[in-house]
Amino acid sequence: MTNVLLLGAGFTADERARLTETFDSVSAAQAEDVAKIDASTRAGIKAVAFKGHMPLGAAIMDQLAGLGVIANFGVGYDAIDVTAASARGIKVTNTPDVLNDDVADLAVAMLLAQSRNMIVGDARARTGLWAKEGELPLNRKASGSSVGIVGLGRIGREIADRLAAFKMDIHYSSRSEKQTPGWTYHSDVVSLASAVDFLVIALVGGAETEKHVSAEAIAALGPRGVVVNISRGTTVDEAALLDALESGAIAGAGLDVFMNEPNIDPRFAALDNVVLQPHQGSGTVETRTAMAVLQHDNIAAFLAGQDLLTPVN
Ligand SMILES: O=CC(=O)O
Repeated sequence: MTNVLLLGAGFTADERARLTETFDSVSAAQAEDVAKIDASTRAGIKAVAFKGHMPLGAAIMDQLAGLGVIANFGVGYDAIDVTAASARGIKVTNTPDVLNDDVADLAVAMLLAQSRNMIVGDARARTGLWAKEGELPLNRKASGSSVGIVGLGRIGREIADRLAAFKMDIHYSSRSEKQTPGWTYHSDVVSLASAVDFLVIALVGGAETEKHVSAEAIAALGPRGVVVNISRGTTVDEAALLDALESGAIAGAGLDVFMNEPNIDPRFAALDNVVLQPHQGSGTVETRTAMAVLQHDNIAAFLAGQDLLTPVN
């Protein structure tokens, strides 16, 4: 009997096959497609394999009377209304840890690309501008500078460890001070931003962290400042960030996440002081495979009545 719903348009063929080869499943690309599944099939669904960032709230849960688990593909589960799930006795799982290295790698890559002006440099080498205009204007030294990590969770920690190897002076803000000798704790993000040149955002998403990196924090970063965001577009005041990038109030940004993905604000494309990525922090073959396995295994554990591997609630 069909008992798993694949919800979301973004599953790759391999990810889909991993689920459909084990489970008797049905698919819905969009939220509104759930209602189109016939009622008796819907009543049998015990698990949702979810991939994407569409809101998954009470309205969908209430169409699936037998639902017991939502297994999210991704560490961030801000799209899922966990409170509504808990109130209905529905478990939520995510895919933590397996993606920490890749997301941290991309944060460092964007920081370096931005400080060394690599996007503009690439265009100069590629287009013949090098022969016409000569060398690139001198750019910024990254090694040995100061960095502020906003959110020293699992991913923030990986980023800080990498940047420490670049001889950077590590500052961070977090809910609480950590045991990290030599690193400087700031209890608020404005103080953190005013102490550093690079500000790397590694927060969880959701209402609690909305616009945590405020207009005031961006202003405090100053004209040498670079923002790197690999968390969620919601964690930064995006309008204030765009204003600061356009006016030169900060030097630049490296961004993997935005408001309104994938239709991002066109003002970003007009800037030459940013490196932009299409939310691909965990997007390697190795890590996406590990995430797919973890999502699959959480569902298998639930259906077998075993403990979930990576529960959220
Ligand atoms: O954004 C990606 C994730 O939350 O895993």
